[in-house]
Amino acid sequence: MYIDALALTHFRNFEQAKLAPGRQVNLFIGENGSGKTSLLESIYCLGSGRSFRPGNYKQLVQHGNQSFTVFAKIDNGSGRLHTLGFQRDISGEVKLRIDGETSRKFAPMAKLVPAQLMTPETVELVLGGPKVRRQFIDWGVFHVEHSFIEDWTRFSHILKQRNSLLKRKRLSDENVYWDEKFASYGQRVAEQRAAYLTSFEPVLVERLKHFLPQYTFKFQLKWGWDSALSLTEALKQHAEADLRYGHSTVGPHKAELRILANGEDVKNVLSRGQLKLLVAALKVVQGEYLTSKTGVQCIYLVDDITAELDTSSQHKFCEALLATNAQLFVSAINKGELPDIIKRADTKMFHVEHGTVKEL
Ligand SMILES: Nc1ncnc2c1ncn2[C@@H]1O[C@H](COP(=O)(O)OP(=O)(O)OP(=O)(O)O)[C@@H](O)[C@H]1O
Repeated sequence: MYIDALALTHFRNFEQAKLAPGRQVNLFIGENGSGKTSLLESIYCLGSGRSFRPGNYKQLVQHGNQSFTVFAKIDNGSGRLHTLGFQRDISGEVKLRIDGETSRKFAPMAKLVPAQLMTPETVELVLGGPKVRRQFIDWGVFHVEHSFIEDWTRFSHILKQRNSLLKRKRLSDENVYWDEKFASYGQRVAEQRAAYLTSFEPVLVERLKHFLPQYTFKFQLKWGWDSALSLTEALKQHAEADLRYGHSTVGPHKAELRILANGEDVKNVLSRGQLKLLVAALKVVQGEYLTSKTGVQCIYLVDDITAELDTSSQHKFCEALLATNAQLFVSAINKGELPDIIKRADTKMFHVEHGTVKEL
């Protein structure tokens, strides 16, 4: 998909901003604090409904205002045009419009804007806790099979209900009801993740040989319980522990994706720069895989390519990004710091300064 127009109102330090991105590389150039990351963040919001930065949604609203709006015109890649409007006010109320119609759910908008984000913090994908890696897998499953979001959302709701019952530390008929639901939706979530990884892993392992040829990678999905058992059986086995701890000790919310290089956890084998390259490669290849499965192109939002990557890694990463033919949004303090390969004849350059953005 491509974003052909983007307009922001009262978003971070932007009072009003409008731009018409190109369909290949778009560079946001500006000094610290000018608003480059905020532009990437506004696009990310369309695909995920939230920011990638810490803090809450209120901080997205420009100081002194009540709400922000992000508006975009997009082409889904096969010539179908859509208009998207995302508004959120400081009380948390969200208004979504797709093609002029109000949407109560966020998923229809997320489906239209598959965005892969790379920032200096994305290295948390390998250094952080299991939640980040579950999100990585879930992004892939959702964009290949949209119905996944229904099972995932139902499961998250059931998990909350079941945990609040377990907190009471006594059993009733209600527990039986929620256990059945938990087992049924939890099993579905886990199976969809496993099916995705079974098909994605060989592609990923093969592509990683190009990025980090000195290592052999392996990806292991732990389901969140002993996957030789059904979740119903696992719940029975852990019933006592669940009651004792007052929460669900097994289930897909405990899943973990282990990433191994030459048989060991990548964290213990790769240098920080290599981990950064690995994470960048994971994102690029996940986008390529999406396109190979569905024909849909994702967009890539890249904040600060140069952070901790050496020249050869930057080149490899940019080369791979460009080879996807996807629409790229890249931020940098100055043009000179970017690898030459990304400054092509069709690259669109935007100067960002004090909450304004101007095409150069
Ligand atoms: N809600 C808000 N209202 C007004 N200004 C804000 C708000 N939130 C953040 N800002 C300001 O917006 C500015 C732009 O921040 P942003 O992170 O987008 O800059 P940047 O160009 O990416 O900077 P850097 O190069 O340092 O990463 C900052 O000066 C920040 O203080």
